[in-house]
Amino acid sequence: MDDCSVARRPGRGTDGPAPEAGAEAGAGVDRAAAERVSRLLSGPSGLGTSAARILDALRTVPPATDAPPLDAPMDGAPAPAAQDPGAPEPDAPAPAAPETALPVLPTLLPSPTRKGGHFSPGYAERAWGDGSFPPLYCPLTARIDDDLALVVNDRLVEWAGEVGIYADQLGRFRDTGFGRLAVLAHPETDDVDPLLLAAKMNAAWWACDDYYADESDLGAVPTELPPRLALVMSAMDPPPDAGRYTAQVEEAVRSDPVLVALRSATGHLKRHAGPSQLMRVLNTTFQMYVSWTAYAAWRHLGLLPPVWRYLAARQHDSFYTSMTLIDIVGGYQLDANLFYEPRVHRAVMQAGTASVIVNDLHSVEREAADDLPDCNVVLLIAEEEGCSVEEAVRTAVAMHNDFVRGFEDSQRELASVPSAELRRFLLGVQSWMAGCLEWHGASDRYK
Ligand SMILES: CC(C)=CCC/C(C)=C(/C)COP(=O)(O)OP(=O)(O)O
Repeated sequence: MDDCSVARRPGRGTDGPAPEAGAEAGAGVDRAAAERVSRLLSGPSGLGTSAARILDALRTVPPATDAPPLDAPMDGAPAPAAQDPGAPEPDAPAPAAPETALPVLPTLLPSPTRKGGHFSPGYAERAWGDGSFPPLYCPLTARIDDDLALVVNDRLVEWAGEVGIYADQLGRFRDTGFGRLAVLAHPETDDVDPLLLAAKMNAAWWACDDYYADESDLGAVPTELPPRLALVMSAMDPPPDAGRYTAQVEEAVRSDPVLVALRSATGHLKRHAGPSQLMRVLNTTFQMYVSWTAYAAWRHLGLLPPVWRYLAARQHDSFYTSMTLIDIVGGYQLDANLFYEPRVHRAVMQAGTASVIVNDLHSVEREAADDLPDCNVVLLIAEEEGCSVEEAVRTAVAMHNDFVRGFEDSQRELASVPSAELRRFLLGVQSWMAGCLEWHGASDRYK
């Protein structure tokens, strides 16, 4: 574990990522891509062939920075903030229409009271915290509907009472507002049931994190974490019947509110998700747990990991997990081969990492306060650089902004892929980042 000791190392650069090879290919590439897509879409048809053609297009179209706009205006709304890959470009030539017309998504101005739908209010530098730190470059929040949030949150608290999580602190749980997070992060729908699904899944993930990983007061013990997480997998994805041994597993699941919550939320998920969507959520959850075991080892041994090592773990323990719900909550399906296509995967990882840095920025005090302090990127940077927490916050903000700009570039690049579901999904990811920042700034959890 030598590499876990804190070693002084040069500061992270804050410049944006180097441009992709071929990124300057521009509009010519788009035209070529549109022609290719048109050809592909007019080829043979049949089950699975359209997803295969889209993947083929993805494989062969080089990245382009001037990809067609993600959305086109449908209601004559003026163009939103610059640099928004979701924004219409007034002078841009209309992209060549493929034989099969793709539905366009409206780009609308931000409206805090807007009802559910697909819209991009754009990206901006957003003040956060007490406003004394540099702003976070982040998408704007597409919908703030606190009446709907109240309905979802009330239903969530009722459910928490049934499954037994946070039993002696339901008031605090209510004020945390995971229901509000779901409504902010999923502006695609006003439908309470899928929003409640997102609220339950996130609350159950967080309960698992609080009870098993982070909060000593709630019984989190580093050495107990790995076997507990192994049981979570069986609660969410029951293995084939092993007779009386399975009966013992079921008894253990019933007796632990965290497991009951995860089992129940997964049951709700199964009502909305297709098989590949379900397994995407489950496998991402289990993948995230590998990082949790790393943190547990560091806590147990009293070691602080170097920043690079923490970040490498945190990038697999991020709101990427929450983002796996986007199409499920939205009521459509992003094909598994598109979800896992490397450039799409990287884009969602960029967004998940940015959002989880937002979490670390808001929870510095909370995490420093535990008897066994949790890893936090700000605290680790301060330790490693020997700098003040304020300086470390600035470094983390710069890192966040690089990830968001990286996502924005990826979103622009992927806009030329002929898949309405993909554009919709990436818009959902954009919305998730926005809602996440909005929520962290208001939730009682971080006060
Ligand atoms: C919602 C979800 C996937 C939660 C699991 C872990 C995660 C991505 C977190 C944000 C939890 O991280 P952390 O423990 O730092 O969060 P808090 O500061 O305790 O809210």
